[in-house]
Amino acid sequence: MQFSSSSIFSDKRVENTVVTIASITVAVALVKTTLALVKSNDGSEKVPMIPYKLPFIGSTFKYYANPLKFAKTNSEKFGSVFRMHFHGAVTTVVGAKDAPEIFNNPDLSFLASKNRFFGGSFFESSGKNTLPDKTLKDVVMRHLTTNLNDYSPRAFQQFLQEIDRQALDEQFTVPNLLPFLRRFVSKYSASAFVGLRMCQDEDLISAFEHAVADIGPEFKPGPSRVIFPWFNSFYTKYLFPKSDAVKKHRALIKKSLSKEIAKRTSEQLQDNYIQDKIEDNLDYILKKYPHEIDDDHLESLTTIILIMIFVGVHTTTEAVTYVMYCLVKHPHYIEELRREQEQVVSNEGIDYSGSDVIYTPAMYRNMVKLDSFIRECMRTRMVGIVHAHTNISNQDIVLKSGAIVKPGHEVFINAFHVHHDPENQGDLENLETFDGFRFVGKDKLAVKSGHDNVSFGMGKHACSGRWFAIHQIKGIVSYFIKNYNMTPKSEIRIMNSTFGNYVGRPVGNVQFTKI
Ligand code: HEM
Repeated sequence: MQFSSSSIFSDKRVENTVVTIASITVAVALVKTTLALVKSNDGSEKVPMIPYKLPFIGSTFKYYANPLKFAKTNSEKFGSVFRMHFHGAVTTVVGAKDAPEIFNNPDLSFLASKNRFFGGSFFESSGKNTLPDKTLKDVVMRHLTTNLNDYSPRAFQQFLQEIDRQALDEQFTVPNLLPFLRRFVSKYSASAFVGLRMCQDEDLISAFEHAVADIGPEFKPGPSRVIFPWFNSFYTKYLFPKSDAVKKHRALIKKSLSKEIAKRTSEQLQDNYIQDKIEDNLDYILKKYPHEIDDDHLESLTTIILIMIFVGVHTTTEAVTYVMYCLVKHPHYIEELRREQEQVVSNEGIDYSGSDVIYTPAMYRNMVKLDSFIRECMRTRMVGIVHAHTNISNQDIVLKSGAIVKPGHEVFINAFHVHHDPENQGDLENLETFDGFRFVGKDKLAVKSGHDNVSFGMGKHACSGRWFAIHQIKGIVSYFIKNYNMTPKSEIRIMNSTFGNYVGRPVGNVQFTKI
């Protein structure tokens, strides 16, 4: 016998049962959330609390309506530490003076917060995990970052190959830089993550390019998931892993991996195979964590590649897009950056007028003005309340401000305050003005994380891919500076501390004209 959903729900008794269960679930959830709020609002601290009117919602919607305005107003009013009702709980937010204490406390975990919000099973398959949890950090820190002298120029060549493939016109207009640049970042990253042959595999590159955009709408939480953490846990545990977009991209990655690993296995049997040479991150993982290539291992490798796409491709695409929009918004920097580049390339004995310069890490190191420009972009972009850390211990953590973080509770970083507080930024002035070269000669490189720069996090868990990310940004931006004039063809709108009240990703039409 077959049931359709309409036939089931036409039965009044079943309908009543469903309504009753749903009502009980909502009631239990409301009680749980209220208890959590009462517990978290224990009044034992002397830390100021941002007033709010609506229970459950608290300040959450007000924050998302304009993160910069919210963070700025409340930093001015309350200073470095305050409490706010955010994401369904009363939570502590710390700014400049207090942020390092959060990053350096081993019981406050960034990853636990990420797992909690996105669900431990966010990317995982149903099979057994065959790789240690530290695999990703290990490959990025111990292999990719230490071999950037090889990886960076090789990845840049893949970028150039993609430029040739696209046969860009002498003059063209891009309505939105993000998808345009995402393709380049995908090829660039794939060459390091999975190697030169796999980065010619269109199916795989499509996953690198589109996985975040396709999965994003399902993974971006709606209001109910944000203000009811219990509903978010339920969603990420039971509903999200079954999403079509996750399944589609996992399947694409797994198929490409399976074909590639079979080819590599047969190549290893040939006489001229060099055993110790590591070709790419995938090769490093296969050699460092050997395992039979069964379904569980392929699924586990697929998970690692998918996470690399999220932590590496998506973040770098957003950052390079942001930097390019800042350049177009402040075109007077372009000529000076071009002059710097010409000097740096010529000093290496390379003809700058040659068509395709291959940038190397040594050249990137000497592009100090571009480095400063990128750091200023990252600084002014940090306007929100971000980087949640969960107390993973069984005891209250009493911060030096007196704020208490209870076990299982979160503390957030006020990134606006960290990057715009004059005391925290030392000798920098006019912090709400964009000053592209303000870091030149100051030992404040874009990759240098610290109390005054948390765009890559800070401390033991700071982003281990930041050197690769900055090389990518420098390479891609340098190419366009060398070869094109870039001008706005509509208003360029950027959410940052120096331009009004726009909220959202940077947008605007950009015209590229070949030099
Ligand atoms: C501009 C681009 C990027 C930004 C803004 C960024 C930002 C971040 C942030 C904020 C964290 C958390 C740090 C903390 O817990 O304190 C992080 C962690 C991490 N990132 Fe990045 N990231 C970028 C690019 C990359 C790339 C290209 C890779 C890989 C090649 C990568 C790999 C990682 C890894 C493995 C971690 C976890 C580190 C750990 O837990 O110890 N990231 N990143």
